[in-house]
Amino acid sequence: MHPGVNCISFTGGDTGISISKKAGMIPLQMELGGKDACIVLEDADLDLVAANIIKGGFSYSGQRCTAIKVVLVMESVADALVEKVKTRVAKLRIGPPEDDCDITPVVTESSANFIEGLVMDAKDKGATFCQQYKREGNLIWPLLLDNVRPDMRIAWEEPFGPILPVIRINSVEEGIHHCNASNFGLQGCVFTKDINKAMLISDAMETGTVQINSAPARGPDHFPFQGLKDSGIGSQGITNSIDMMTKVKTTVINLPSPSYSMGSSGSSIRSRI
Ligand SMILES: NC(=O)C1=CN([C@@H]2O[C@H](COP(=O)(O)OP(=O)(O)OC[C@H]3O[C@@H](n4cnc5c(N)ncnc54)[C@H](OP(=O)(O)O)[C@@H]3O)[C@@H](O)[C@H]2O)C=CC1
Ligand SMILES: O=C(O)[C@H](O)COP(=O)(O)O
Repeated sequence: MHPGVNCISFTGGDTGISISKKAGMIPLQMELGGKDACIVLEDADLDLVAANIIKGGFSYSGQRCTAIKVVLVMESVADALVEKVKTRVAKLRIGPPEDDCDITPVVTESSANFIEGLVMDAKDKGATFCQQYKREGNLIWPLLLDNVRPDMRIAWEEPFGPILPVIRINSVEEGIHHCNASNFGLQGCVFTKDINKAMLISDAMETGTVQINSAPARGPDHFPFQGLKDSGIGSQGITNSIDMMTKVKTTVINLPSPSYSMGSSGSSIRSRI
């Protein structure tokens, strides 16, 4: 580490983990990857959920740390939700950013190849393709994968592209368990009309932030923004970032006569001596 470096604030993926391993005693602020879960309960407003899945899962072609990266939906409402999302996916415009399209090429060819690897793994293991998989160069068509199971890579890995897995759950506990079994812990969201249940689920989710009835998002800059586990170290936000980049220094002036820092015990120690 260069001796001039006295603090590192980094945003990115695995690079951040390798930097943190080399950083030694340098203070760190790491905002890294995510596998943000969207937990959907039976009483959720499914139109609201579908709209948020499109916004949360497919905006910037899924290339946001805070994108929804796995949907955990109660089996009893899964068919209805998947149909609603499918209808909205069909309306997304796919093409170059110059044409103001919704889904545009992902950032690099290696990223597109990585995403394709996740899709092929899901195909081999029996996921249901809600759309036909299509790719031209780095442009990947939006794809919803239903009936994803925990043995598929897409259940755990971050595609950083327009591919969204749906895992059907039979209990809220199953959803929380999947969320917490992830290496990541950036954000998550829960959809339900029961605010008490939502708060309990939020408390149980091991993520830096939980959005209730909306897609994950960083939020305004004065909000704290942090990830747990492999998603980060520390917290961003105006005051948090200033604090992180500030060193605390204490100077104590000791007066010739007994002072507070020596405490009343100071004089009693002397008198005992
Ligand atoms: N939590 C958060 O706030 C956010 C996290 N992310 C996460 O970022 C990832 C995607 O971004 P991606 O660009 O692929 O991430 P990377 O970790 O691959 O790269 C991030 C940045 O690090 C730079 N970099 C690469 N190697 C080194 C190195 N050895 N030393 C110093 N800098 C280096 C890269 O520069 P160069 O391009 O020149 O190689 C790039 O600018 C995803 O995991 C995503 O979730 C994304 C947005 C926000
Ligand atoms: O830019 C960032 O730091 C992250 O991608 C989160 O931002 P967003 O949730 O506003 O997209």
